[in-house]
Amino acid sequence: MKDLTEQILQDVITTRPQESFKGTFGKVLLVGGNHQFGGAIIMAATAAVNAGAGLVTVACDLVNRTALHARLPEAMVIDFSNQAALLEMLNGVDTIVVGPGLGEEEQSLAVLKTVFANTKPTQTVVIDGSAITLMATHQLAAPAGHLVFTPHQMEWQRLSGIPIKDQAEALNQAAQEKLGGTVVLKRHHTEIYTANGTFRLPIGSAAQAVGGMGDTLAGMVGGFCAQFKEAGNQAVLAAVYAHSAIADQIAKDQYIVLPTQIATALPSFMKKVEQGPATHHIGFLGGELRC
Ligand SMILES: NC(=O)C1=CN([C@@H]2O[C@H](COP(=O)(O)OP(=O)(O)OC[C@H]3O[C@@H](n4cnc5c(N)ncnc54)[C@H](O)[C@@H]3O)[C@@H](O)[C@H]2O)[C@@H](O)CC1
Ligand SMILES: Nc1ncnc2c1ncn2[C@@H]1O[C@H](COP(=O)(O)OP(=O)(O)O)[C@@H](O)[C@H]1O
Ligand SMILES: [Mg+2]
Repeated sequence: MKDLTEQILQDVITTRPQESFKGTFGKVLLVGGNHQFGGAIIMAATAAVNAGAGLVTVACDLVNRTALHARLPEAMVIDFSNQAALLEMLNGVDTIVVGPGLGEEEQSLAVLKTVFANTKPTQTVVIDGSAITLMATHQLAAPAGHLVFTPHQMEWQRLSGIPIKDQAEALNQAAQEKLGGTVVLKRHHTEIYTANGTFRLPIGSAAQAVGGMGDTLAGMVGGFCAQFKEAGNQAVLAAVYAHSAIADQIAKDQYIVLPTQIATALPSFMKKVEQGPATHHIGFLGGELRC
């Protein structure tokens, strides 16, 4: 298992081409946020927008629409129960993030089945939270696409069948190969299982043990995959690294880190990475972040 380093940020977060428009940086659809867990999809969508996705749409329970728009007017909203609208959106985006706050009710399952039946091999599909649990409980086949699973240890136990205490590298790697996607196994020192090797996140802390931290990561992964398409899996690794690098910086002054603070800090963090090794030298991870 190889430790990730700051270098992954430099490799992935490059200067934007000036000859561009919002479409250049990817369209993301986030599906989740039932009547109970609206906050989860709001956090994920905020992270996707702040990570630089060109155009972001949320498919959720419409009870969350006003709250979402009040927090994030950059995002568009559709009703996740409106089959026609959901199909149209699924057809038109580059990246789909499904699961944050989706819930495990009948309606949640119906929405997930629609998503899984209508993704395309060219799309990136980030499968998080309730979507992983539903997939495991209802034995749903994986959808088409470049798949990125982002389970915490219990979700990974449900999906892979490997009890938390037995989640070691060899077993996890075998389960990842069977699943066929990238697996971001979230824990203290998150592990990322890919077709091209296994990586360990050497940073991050218990200050991140706050509800919504994983929802924020899922949105960041979606945003990075949409924007840095050519980077492929490297974009996933960079999102995982940036998420905890920002958290570590905030945790210097705070006992806990709010997930929303990570999203707020993202644009200035990414600018510092873009400015490169000079800033890097004096420690861009130690510099000031706006959050
Ligand atoms: N503000 C919101 O709307 C929030 C909504 N959330 C959503 O709530 C849904 C359920 O997700 P949860 O993860 O809360 O519930 P889950 O039931 O999927 O997982 C929590 C259970 O797993 C156990 N567990 C064992 N190891 C764990 C680990 N390393 N990390 C986390 N749990 C571990 C816990 O003890 C607990 O029993 C998801 O859709 C999620 O996106 C949560 O993200 C919390 C915040
Ligand atoms: N003790 C810890 N050390 C480092 N990272 C942690 C710790 N606790 C939680 N995290 C991180 O916080 C996130 C939690 O994800 P998840 O459980 O899915 O949260 P939620 O579903 O509430 O948004 C993961 O990225 C995980 O690595
Ligand atoms: Mg989660």
